[in-house]
Amino acid sequence: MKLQLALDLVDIPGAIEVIKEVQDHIDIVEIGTPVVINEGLKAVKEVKETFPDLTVLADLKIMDAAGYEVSQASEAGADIITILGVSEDESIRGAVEEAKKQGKEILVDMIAVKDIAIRAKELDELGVDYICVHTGYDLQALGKNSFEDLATIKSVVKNAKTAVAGGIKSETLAEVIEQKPDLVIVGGGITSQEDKAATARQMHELIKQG
Ligand SMILES: O=C(CO)[C@H](O)[C@H](O)COP(=O)(O)O
Repeated sequence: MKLQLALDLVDIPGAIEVIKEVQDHIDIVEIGTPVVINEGLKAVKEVKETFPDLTVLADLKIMDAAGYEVSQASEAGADIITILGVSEDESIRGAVEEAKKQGKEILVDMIAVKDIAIRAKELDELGVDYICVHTGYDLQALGKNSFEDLATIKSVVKNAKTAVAGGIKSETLAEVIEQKPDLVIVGGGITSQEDKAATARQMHELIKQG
């Protein structure tokens, strides 16, 4: 089980500053969608150049022109690139094909997918690397989480790694770990803390033990 830190509400210098604090306690750093929208793939490039040994995920949430988008993110230095599970199968195939060519991985974000079980099974057969259940900020605000959806994908996915994201905090981490996803994604649960390094270290320890 691995820990991914999601950076959403920072600019490039802000991202670099946070990563410096927590780099010893995370496995993957995510350049979040708002950062990519605000700063472009330059954010991915600068983070990868500054931390060449860290696995960098570009949360592009691709929906179309997937092969092209994956090639651009790969060129910028991303190791893992995200696509939306609601995308056409043709887009998923394009993303997987290009990622394989570049030696990168594809994480599918299941946000807004209505039938998680059916779509997860289809995506697994399309050869994606990770399938991630995700409660985005707009549904987190209504008190929702993805813990049941994680159980659903764990029961149908045979090949891909499983991941979970959306509002995970120190208090809810044990519940997540119990289900043994391959990847736990935490944003605000670390970045909103005064002592980010200590929080990341504690979470990482529990995840490594889990
Ligand atoms: O992809 C995202 C929002 O669309 C976030 O990166 C993801 O939800 C993790 O952040 P948090 O733990 O703060 O919810």
